[in-house]
Formats: sequence, structure tokens, C-alpha cells
Amino acid sequence: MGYVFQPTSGTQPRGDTPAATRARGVTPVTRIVIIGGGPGGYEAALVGAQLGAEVTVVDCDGLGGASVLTDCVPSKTLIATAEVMTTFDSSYEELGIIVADTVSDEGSAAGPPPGTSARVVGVDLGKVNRRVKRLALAQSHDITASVTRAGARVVRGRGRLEGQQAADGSRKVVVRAADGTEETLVADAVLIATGGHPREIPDALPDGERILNWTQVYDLEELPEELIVVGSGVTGAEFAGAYQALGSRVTLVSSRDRVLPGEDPDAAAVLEDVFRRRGMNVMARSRAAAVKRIPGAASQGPSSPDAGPEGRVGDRVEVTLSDGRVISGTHCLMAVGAIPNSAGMGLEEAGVRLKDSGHIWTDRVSRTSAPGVYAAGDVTGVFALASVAAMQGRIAMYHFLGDAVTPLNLKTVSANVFTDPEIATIGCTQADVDAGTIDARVVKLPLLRNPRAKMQGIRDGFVKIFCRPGTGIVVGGCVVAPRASELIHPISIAVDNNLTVEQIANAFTVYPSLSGSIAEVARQLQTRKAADEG
Ligand SMILES: Cc1cc2nc3c(=O)[nH]c(=O)nc-3n(C[C@H](O)[C@H](O)[C@H](O)COP(=O)(O)OP(=O)(O)OC[C@H]3O[C@@H](n4cnc5c(N)ncnc54)[C@H](O)[C@@H]3O)c2cc1C
Ligand SMILES: NC(=O)c1ccc[n+]([C@@H]2O[C@H](COP(=O)([O-])OP(=O)(O)OC[C@H]3O[C@@H](n4cnc5c(N)ncnc54)[C@H](O)[C@@H]3O)[C@@H](O)[C@H]2O)c1
Repeated sequence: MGYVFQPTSGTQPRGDTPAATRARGVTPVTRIVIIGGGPGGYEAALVGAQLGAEVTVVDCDGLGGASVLTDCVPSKTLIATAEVMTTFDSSYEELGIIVADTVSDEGSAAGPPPGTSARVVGVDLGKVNRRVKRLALAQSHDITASVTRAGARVVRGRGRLEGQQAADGSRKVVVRAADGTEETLVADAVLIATGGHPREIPDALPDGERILNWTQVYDLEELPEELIVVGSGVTGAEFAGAYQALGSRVTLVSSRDRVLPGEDPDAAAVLEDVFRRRGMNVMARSRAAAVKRIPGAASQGPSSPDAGPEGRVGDRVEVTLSDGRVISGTHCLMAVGAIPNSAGMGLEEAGVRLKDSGHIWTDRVSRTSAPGVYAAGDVTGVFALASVAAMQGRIAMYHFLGDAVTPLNLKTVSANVFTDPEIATIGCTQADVDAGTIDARVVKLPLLRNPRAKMQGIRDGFVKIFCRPGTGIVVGGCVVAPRASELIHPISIAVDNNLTVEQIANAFTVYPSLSGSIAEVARQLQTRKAADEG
């Protein structure tokens, strides 16, 4: 049940909110301008239009934003192909599937030379990437259609705030179109939802061909033979796992002791073990200092046919680590974090406070420090997830338009790393428990003992649940499994509704099912609680 959040003094424009004006019997036309059409922006537009405001969404790349066009949707579509390959590769023999090696008698440009054999299963990356782009564009069109249908106006261009708030509380947004023409929009409230872009290292700039960032990989027509992924955060881990499954030889350069430094340590250990077992070269405590293109064995020499006009030579790349070690491959993917899109938007001039990182400071109802200016999504640096961006955007609209609003609660955010196995988390973490910031009991059960897992040949993964020692109330969990993104939901519901381990344990699960392990962990926590009490 939501409630009307009381604005704290000094951060809300003086004068009537739209709800107050409505209460006086005047029909207001509240003008809202949203800069950025990703999940933070377009979800806000839908809510704003539903609540009767006049909404304009300004975006320079297309609705859906980076989430739909370059980040979340394309990567998960690529991973869908990788998943099929992994399932096939890791279990076909055990499950009794026969894969015949084909021996070529004729040979062709695409096939193996005559007399040699090749495995039948392989990936046409050009085709995979065309599907990725098609799906992303279709989703962007769908979102544009639903935002327009809801009554919002969509303007293509780059938006920025112009000056301070006017005496009547309004703000100006200037939109610059690709052809240089400008339009000025007047708004009662502005939402900034401009997202972020890949961070770059000066000596490792992407060229879009061999040195790539995550937005550029979908132009590849052929699978990288030897891919070096720099950065082992969620982006690096997802791509490293996916390309390895597609058939690349992958080296993962991790600046920390382990992959996924921000995730549950037990989960990260399982994934790192799986990566290594499948042949990935995981380099811990290795920081990339520079990446450059070099000629391959076949193209070395002064008259290299690969020599480009700007010195972009070679069909190989060389990564120099900060300790002087050098590794080489055919391609390098930089996944070293993101920078918020907050520069050059007139934010500070308009009174919007930025953090040192360039992220916009916001409170739990998405207000910035400037009256009438809200912010949502990656530009706020709160939690770089599409679901959180969307929630922040909706909250901003509910708050400004005077509807019931529940402030953002990060304790109930569920997230998933789309590797194989997947890693899904909700609520309290192992780090919280280890640091003593939360008093919780923990049980972790490997999937190995689950009957369905045995039948399916699943060996890696576990279910872990955190609950309060006294009450047994579930405060968090982590699932490492195929489709953990789906399995985490019952734990999410428990955390969101303060359910106890008894309640999870007592609910029926299907036999055999992986979710049986969730009930089993709850039962073990219940038994420990009873033992404590006894
Ligand atoms: C590789 C990768 C995979 C990811 N996978 C997932 C996932 O599986 N699940 C998940 O929840 N999250 C995922 N994320 C995170 C998710 O993509 C982001 O949290 C989400 O995109 C944030 O949405 P947003 O609304 O803040 O902005 P974005 O989606 O970044 O959209 C912002 C939009 O604003 C536009 N813009 C920028 N400046 C201006 C301006 N001045 N004027 C007009 N328009 C402007 C941009 O061009 C863009 O279209 C992933 C991120 C990456 C990098
Ligand atoms: N499945 C998902 O929901 C999903 C997928 C991808 C990204 N995201 C979100 O995007 C956010 C950003 O994730 P990310 O992985 O892009 O960035 P990140 O900042 O989390 O990770 C980047 C990693 O690169 C390392 N690094 C930096 N410089 C390096 C160097 N020179 N050499 C080697 N390593 C270096 C950093 O130490 C860090 O571990 C995350 O918070 C995540 O929530 C979510």
C-alpha cells in the first residue's frame, strides 16, 4: 500500500502541486519533459500520461534507450544463443545424445577442407547479431508506439536544461536535433534519465573493429577466435561466458582477486570454477594499462596489407598489463565500467547537485537538489538496473503528480547475472552478514543433491537463504543455477512480504524441481531456529 510522501523543506517547488490544484477544482495541464527514453524515461512517460499530464520525451538515440538498443536487450539476446550452445556442449554426452562428426569429401568455402572432420554444431555470428539488432529495434518501435498511444509526445534530439527555475516554477529544456535546429520546451517538472556510456581508458580506445566496447560487438560478422575481455564485473563476466560458449577462446582480465567482485563470494567462486573448467583463461589481479592492434603472423612486415591510414594496423590485439605482462588475441572487449551522461546538460547551472562520480544526487522519491527537477536510472548511480531505473522514473511521476508513492526500497531489488550458471540475488547479502551490519542465519545447499538437477546433469550451483535468527523472517537470498532469474522469485516475494522460512517450507513445491531446493533450505533454517529455541 503506497502513501503520499511528504516533501522535505526546500526541495520542492513552492506553490500548488497538481493534486492540490485538482483539489481546488481547477483542471491543471501539468507539463512534464523527460530527457532520456530508456526504462527510467519511458516508464515515467507512461505513468505521467496516465495521470493526465502533458508529457514530452526527448531522446537522441531511440526509445528504449541504451537498455534496449545496446545494453540489456542485445546482450541477453546474444546470451540466448550462448545458452543453447552451453546446454548442448555441457550435457549432450551425459544425456545420451549422439553428435556425429561430419567428414567432408568435397570441401567448400564455408566448410572444412576435404578429408577433414568438423563438429556439426557451430554459430553464425553474423546471423546471431542480425537477430539481436532486429529484436532490439522492434522493441524500441513497440515502446515508441505504446508511449505515443498513451498520449506522450516523442522528440528526437539532445536535451539540456536552460537556466534556473522561472518565478512560476517552470523550467526550460532546449532540444537540439541532429540537423542543428533547436526547440525550447517549457515544463512544470523535468525528469533526467540520460543513462550512461562505456568508460574508456586513454591508451585502450575502442576502434569498433578489434578493440570493442559492449555497444560495438553486434557489428561483428565472424566469431572472435581469441577474445580478451578486460574487466570482470557483470558486463565482462556475461560477455566472457557468452563468447566462450559460442566458441571463442576467452581470456578474462580481472583487476581483482576474483571475478564479479560485487557479487556473493560463493556464487563468484562457482562461476570462476566453471569458467576455468570450460577452458577460460581467468587472470586475477591483472589490470590492463594499454591495448593496441598489432599485425598477425600472416601480415607482419612493413608492407602489411592490414596497415590502415591511421596506424590501425593488424588483425591481432595486444593488451599490456600494468605490471608489464603482455597478452595477445584477435579481439579485445573493454568492460571497465560506465560513466553517467550528465555532462554538458546545464545541470549544475540549474542547481542540480552532482556527485564526484558525475552521478546526479537524488532522494528516495527521485528528487534532485533543484526544485522541479527529478532524476532516474543509471545517471543517478543508485543501482544500475533497468528495473530500478523504471521504478525511479515511476516514483518521480507519482510524487510530482501527487499520487500515492512508496519511496524506493533497495532492500527488495532482485538482480541477475546472465552467465551459465546464472547468479540471482535479492535483499541482504553475504557481505552484509560477514560485516555484521545485519544479524542473519544462513543456509546454503548445493544443487548437486537436488533430484531434478541430477536428472538434468546440473552440477554447479546452490540455493542460499538469509533469515532473521529470532523470527525466521527471510531477508535475502542467492540462487546459482540455470534460470536462477526465475528461481529467485519466491525468495523475492518472501523478502518483500516479510514471510518466514516456515511459510516457504510449508508451501508445496513440484517434485522433482529445482525450486524444491528453496523449500529444503527453508526447512533447514526452520530446524535450526527450532534447535536455537529448544
Ligand atoms: C552490457 C549491459 C547489460 C545489461 N544487462 C542488464 C540486464 O540484464 N538487466 C538489467 O536490469 N539491467 C541491465 N543492464 C543495466 C541497464 O541497461 C541500465 O540500468 C538501464 O539501461 C538504465 O536505464 P536508464 O533509463 O537509466 O538509461 P538508458 O537505458 O541508458 O537510456 C538513456 C537514454 O537517454 C539518451 N540520452 C542521453 N543523453 C541525452 C540527452 N542529453 N538528450 C536526450 N537523450 C539523451 C540515451 O541516448 C539513451 O537512449 C545492463 C547494462 C549493460 C552495460
Ligand atoms: N545482468 C545485469 O543486470 C547487468 C549486466 C551488465 C551490467 N549491469 C549493471 O551495470 C553496472 C556496471 O557493470 P559493469 O560490469 O559494466 O561495470 P563495473 O564497474 O561493475 O565493473 C567493471 C570492472 O572492471 C574492472 N576494471 C576497471 N579498469 C580495469 C582495467 N584497467 N583492467 C582490468 N579491469 C578493470 C573494475 O575493477 C570492475 O571490477 C553494474 O552495476 C550492473 O548492475 C547489469
